[in-house]
Amino acid sequence: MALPSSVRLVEVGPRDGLQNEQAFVPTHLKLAFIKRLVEAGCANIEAASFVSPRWVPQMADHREIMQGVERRPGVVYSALTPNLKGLEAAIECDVDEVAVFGAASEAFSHKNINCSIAESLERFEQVVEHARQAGLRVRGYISCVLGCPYEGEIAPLQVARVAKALYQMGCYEVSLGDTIGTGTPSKAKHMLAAVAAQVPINNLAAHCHDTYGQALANLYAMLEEGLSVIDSSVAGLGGCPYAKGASGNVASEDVVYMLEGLGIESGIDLNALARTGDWITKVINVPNRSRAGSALMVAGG
Ligand SMILES: CC(C)(COP(=O)([O-])OP(=O)([O-])OC[C@H]1O[C@@H](n2cnc3c(N)ncnc32)[C@H](O)[C@@H]1OP(=O)([O-])[O-])[C@@H](O)C(=O)NCCC(=O)NCCSC(=O)C[C@@](C)(O)CC(=O)[O-]
Repeated sequence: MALPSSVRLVEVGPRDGLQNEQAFVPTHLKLAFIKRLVEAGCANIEAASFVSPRWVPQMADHREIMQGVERRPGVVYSALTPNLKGLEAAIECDVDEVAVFGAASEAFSHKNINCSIAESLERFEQVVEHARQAGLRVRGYISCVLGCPYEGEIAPLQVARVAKALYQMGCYEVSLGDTIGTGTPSKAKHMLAAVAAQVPINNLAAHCHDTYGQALANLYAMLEEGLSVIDSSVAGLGGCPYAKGASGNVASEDVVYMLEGLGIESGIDLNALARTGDWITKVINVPNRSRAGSALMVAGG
């Protein structure tokens, strides 16, 4: 299949990128981070997570973030909402879009959201219904689509079953998470084919972590299959608190660099993105895991 002419990037740095940081990142820095991402051209920003602060302390300032973020027309500021409590709080804070997050692995589902896959889907149905009544679009995430830290291999048909359930309940897009980055290109293609047999490919997104250095290769393989929405995190920030050893998301700068080389539009200013990655990693004192971003800064930013 021909590669897409444009790709929509969902920048998950402020949420997935920061959620695992042990030292609390002050709210004003999170807000400045989001502003810089928008100035670099990011039009879909996952800004916060309305989860329990006991489970993910870094996201405890979700209300301050969603209420404090400087809105720019045309930019979608979204948040994770695992249940009705999270959804109601997010609506009060004028969120643009929400996301529910499940898993293709029973063990991961229990560790991450404290319930089985079936229970999570029942819970999400209520969230989706209420969100849609409030006029909000809902995204659905599936973790562990290419491997689980507790169960190992995950069958593509199991991923497809969960994706179909999320799509049928009204999620407009299902994001397929390689949570621990164990996927390889042929596995990614097989998994995507199984899912795309149940959910139109235009309603799917890829969310790759780069733990084994396979993320760009996996994304390229999925672009070849017609996928055109990619989640990424500037500077490769991130990791899931409930997936030990999982490193960051694929770096947004690396994705944009690859897309530019392929002649695929993303609407992002790569140099501005690289400067944002450089800035956030310096202010929170973590390594910049973007190869392209680091190279661009050496070359003069
Ligand atoms: C889902 C729950 C809440 C269930 O947690 P639970 O303990 O089963 O929930 P509960 O209903 O029994 O409530 C327990 C306490 O949490 C509170 N609570 C309950 N809900 C909320 C809420 N929404 N916001 C704030 N507080 C909440 C509730 O009020 C209560 O407080 P208490 O009375 O004990 O003081 C919990 O497991 C949780 O918060 N999990 C979040 C885990 C998480 O955020 N993981 C990271 C995001 S997923 C991810 O990173 C993967 C992804 C998406 O990026 C894709 C990939 O890479 O794979």
